[in-house]
Amino acid sequence: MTDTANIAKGLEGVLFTETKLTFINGSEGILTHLGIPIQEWAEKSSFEELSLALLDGELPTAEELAKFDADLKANRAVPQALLDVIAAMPRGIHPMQALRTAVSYLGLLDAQAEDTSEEGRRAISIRLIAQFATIIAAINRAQEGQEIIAPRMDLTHAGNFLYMLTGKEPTGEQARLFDIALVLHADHGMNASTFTAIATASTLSDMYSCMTSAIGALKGPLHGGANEAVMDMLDEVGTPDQAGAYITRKLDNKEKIMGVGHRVYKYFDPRSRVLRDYAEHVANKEGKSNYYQILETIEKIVVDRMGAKGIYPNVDFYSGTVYSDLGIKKAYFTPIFALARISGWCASVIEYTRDNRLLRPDAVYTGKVDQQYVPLKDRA
Ligand SMILES: CC(=O)SCCNC(=O)CCNC(=O)[C@H](O)C(C)(C)COP(=O)(O)OP(=O)(O)OC[C@H]1O[C@@H](n2cnc3c(N)ncnc32)[C@H](O)[C@@H]1OP(=O)(O)O
Ligand SMILES: O=C([O-])CC(=O)C(=O)O
Repeated sequence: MTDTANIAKGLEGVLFTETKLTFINGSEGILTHLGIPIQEWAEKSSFEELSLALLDGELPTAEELAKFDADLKANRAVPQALLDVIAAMPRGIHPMQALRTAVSYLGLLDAQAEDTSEEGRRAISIRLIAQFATIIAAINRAQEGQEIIAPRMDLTHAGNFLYMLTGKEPTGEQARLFDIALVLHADHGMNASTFTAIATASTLSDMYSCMTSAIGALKGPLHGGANEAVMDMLDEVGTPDQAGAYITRKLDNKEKIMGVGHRVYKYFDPRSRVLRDYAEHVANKEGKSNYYQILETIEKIVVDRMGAKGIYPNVDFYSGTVYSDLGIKKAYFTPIFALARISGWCASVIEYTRDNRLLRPDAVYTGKVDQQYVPLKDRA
């Protein structure tokens, strides 16, 4: 007899570890890191500071932050051998495929890659946080047939990334807006990609294997890939006057709307509120873009019709319009998610492996029993 009644499909609500990093209250739309609300991190902090706070589990002193910032800068450049691989990648691939391969290859070039001590994992984390920016920008340049741009040491992590991506130094406002987007995406509890990183780490595998696994998990449209899928949806809608009919038709047909719904949030994802405010700020300053107007209409209809079911905009709903206003192409939205989430992945792996236990859930067997092996020649 098999008992399928107790299966937690999708591991929903299953508790498998403790964490001191991130807390989420899904019914009220609350998110905190180290007990501090995400809105405060976004308003008062920086990606560099949040990354260090996550790695160390506490707010850094000014001296610790200055050292971390200097370490990140010192690690911005990647080996030429990796840039050669990026330049030789086939054109037209998705940048998430390229990122997955590049991070795996970077592991081959790191003599300390197999160091799974806590100090080793932390040192690799600093390199990875710094180098994800250089790698993603290099992929973009190579795929566009443009020269790869070397990092600058006088810019923030966010500002330097935009510079390496576009070749132009961003304005202070652009760099700060992008920094806020990175802060908002840096960590989010036991989401699918962090869980994947931890599952790999739980076998005592190395950081590059953990991060390569996590990139693969983030890529899918039910997770990090949704920000690009939202943009596909906006392009499909076309003009704001089409938005109402488009979304009503989708909901009537019980089709999924990208960028809404969440496993944990049954109310507004607080990150989507911060991003909406920035998207609105840009819209008011520079005139409402089609994208922003379409999202406004979709949000209203989804909340009216699906709010009672707990379906609200998630972080991926507005992020793409913000990136698009910064001149970034939609294929790079999910790599940008990875650029931010690398901090949460690394911090979570370090936290979990301090008291490691192999992750190995179970399944209820519902297949045949008492069968005999039939030789190939006797099979129908
Ligand atoms: C950074 C992130 O990863 S945030 C999430 C990004 N992903 C997306 O935006 C993709 C769109 N959203 C989804 O696919 C889902 O909401 C998920 C995968 C994120 C979470 O889904 P789950 O927790 O597994 O919820 P589940 O799929 O069981 O849905 C529950 C109900 O809500 C409905 N629902 C959930 N999401 C949506 C949606 N996006 N559009 C329409 N209906 C939805 C389901 O159809 C289901 O309805 P039913 O009870 O009538 O069958
Ligand atoms: O927590 C989740 O399941 C998905 C999410 O919002 C994130 O990873 O940022």
